[in-house]
Amino acid sequence: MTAFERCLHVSTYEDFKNYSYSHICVIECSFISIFKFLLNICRFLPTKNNRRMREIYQEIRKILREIIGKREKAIKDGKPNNDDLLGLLLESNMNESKGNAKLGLSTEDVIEECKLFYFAGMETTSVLLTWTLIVLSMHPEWQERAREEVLNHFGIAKPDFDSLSRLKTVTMILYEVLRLYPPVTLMVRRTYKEMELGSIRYPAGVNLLLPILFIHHDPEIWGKDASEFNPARFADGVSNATKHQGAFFPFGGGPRICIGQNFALLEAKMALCTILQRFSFELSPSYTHAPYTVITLHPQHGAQIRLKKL
Ligand code: HEM
Repeated sequence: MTAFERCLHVSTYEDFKNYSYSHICVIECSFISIFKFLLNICRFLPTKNNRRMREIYQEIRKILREIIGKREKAIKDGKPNNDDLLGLLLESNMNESKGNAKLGLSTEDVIEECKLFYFAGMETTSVLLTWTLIVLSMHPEWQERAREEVLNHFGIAKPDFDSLSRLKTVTMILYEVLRLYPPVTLMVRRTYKEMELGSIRYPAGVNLLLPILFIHHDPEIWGKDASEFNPARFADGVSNATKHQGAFFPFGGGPRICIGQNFALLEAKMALCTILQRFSFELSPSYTHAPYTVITLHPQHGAQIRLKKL
């Protein structure tokens, strides 16, 4: 999580602490609120949860506005910090707009970008890593194979970017985890004009639900062992894992495909390698396998894992 936040825009520990805490709170409150909305309870009533959500919403905007203000001042003072996403965004925006506020992104736009990247990128990657540790605890033979590969490549040294992309077994494992436990379980698309899909004609404005989780588990697509953990199915890459092209889409697809997919895989590989280099792990007897969805797919009762130093 810290790595992700550092790459995005949180430069100091204090910023990180306040921002991270507020974000988690607003996400939790949002979930409660979304479900209430679905149950036809109006989100705009002055309920305790709605009031708290609005407070946190304002708090996040205040924190972000301060971070952005500091960064803009630093750029104006000739001390830009462009080794993270926010720095790059602000610098390119200032160059584009050349002081004309009507051109480029407004501060509100930048705040929304920060929120989107944080929400889209933090939770998803964290649950991917969580499921990977759970599944590798359930399948010690794959854990051992992954460790062997990592130790062969890096020993106990820090993994480097180029070698991470050459890890075959680790990549197969992450794909298989993304197939069985996709952090985002469904996507929605809306027809913007009348169109034919397959043999069905849809008018404009129809919402189509793409159930990633169900498609990833469909035995007609993946074979009889569809619900089993078998990273070997990805041995020849994603396109050869099944003859149904497009059936593996944990990051969505088309023009709006996840912009952070490479970053997420890199981050997950880095974290997994670091753990495999130092620890072996197994499930604690208190672990109960219960995947459930609250926007992302979580282990309902947590992931109790016992780490043993190597
Ligand atoms: C395992 C990790 C991740 C998963 C499974 C995931 C999955 C997804 C999915 C399914 C979508 C919707 C794509 C579509 O509509 O076709 C999406 C969109 C998006 N993701 Fe990710 N994501 C992950 C990590 C990240 C990270 C690390 C970032 C940022 C660094 C990120 C940023 C975004 C953004 C900004 C969008 C919206 C793109 C748009 O609408 O144009 N994601 N992601």
